Amino acid sequence: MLDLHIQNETSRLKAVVLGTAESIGPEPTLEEAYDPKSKEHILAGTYPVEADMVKEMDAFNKVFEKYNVEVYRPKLITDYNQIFARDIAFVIEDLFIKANILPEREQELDALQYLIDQIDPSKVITPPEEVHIEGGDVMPWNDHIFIGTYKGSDYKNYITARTNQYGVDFIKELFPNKIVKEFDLVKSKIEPRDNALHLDCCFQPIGKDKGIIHKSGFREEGDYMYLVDLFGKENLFHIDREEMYHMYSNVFSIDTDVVVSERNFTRLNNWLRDHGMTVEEIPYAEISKQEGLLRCSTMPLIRE
Ligand SMILES: NC(=O)NCCC[C@H](N)C(=O)O
Repeated sequence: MLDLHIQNETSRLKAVVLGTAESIGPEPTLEEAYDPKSKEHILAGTYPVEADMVKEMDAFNKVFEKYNVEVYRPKLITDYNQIFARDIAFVIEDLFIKANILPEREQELDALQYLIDQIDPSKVITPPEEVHIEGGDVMPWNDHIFIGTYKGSDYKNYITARTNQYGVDFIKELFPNKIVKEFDLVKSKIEPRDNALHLDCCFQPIGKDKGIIHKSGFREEGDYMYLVDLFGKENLFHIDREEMYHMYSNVFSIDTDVVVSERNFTRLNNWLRDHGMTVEEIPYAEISKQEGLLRCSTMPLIRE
């Protein structure tokens, strides 16, 4: 039996699912792509190739090996994108909660059935159909659970809006003792610089009391201010529009003082080191072209 345990985003990681770029299949057409950054690269002729992305994920895996983290990989589905393990399910406390993901990505969860079979079935939760929720929008943070959503009445027109109010309410009911705080995120189907695809594309906690944040990722200033009040302005590393586009907020914590980051994120990596953290720098710029980065590629199962 696999005993899951996740209370927050940064405690020492023991076991994780890491997605895979193997057998990713042919480059999607513009119509098949489901995020604006992938579309941008398809149009520019710079969409990433499998071999480069496999290398980047191998580098990530090596960091996990270095820190003795147990790594699970999805079973390969032929010609299918399985990089972003984060979104297909998520763990809070000892529960494995299946996401209700974009139909285009539905098969990704089948590849983890071998892992789900190792979890006590009473701990595996399947939300009802009206619930839309993806793991990139969900962040347990001790007494809080942060959730990214989109509250616009045009929700159904946005393929980039992945978590709805039913999703937020579902988590509130499942965890009545937690403070569930939802954040209304900016969405664009055509401009990745104005699209917070998931909460982890514009915010993520780091260390014990810090965070990375892009103010304009939030539709409501009050939501941004909630985080400023909770963390303290001096503890938040503010990123600009271009840095959000490069996905600076999507690094990944192995511990409160160990962060895996992209090697070109110089301004962020220096700030992390200045705050006493070890930064494991790896190349991840090719995967970034699909509007996801390090946090998006992982699904933590056990943290201390
Ligand atoms: N948590 C995340 O932000 N995941 C990235 C998912 C990117 C993928 N291209 C998608 O649109 O679903």
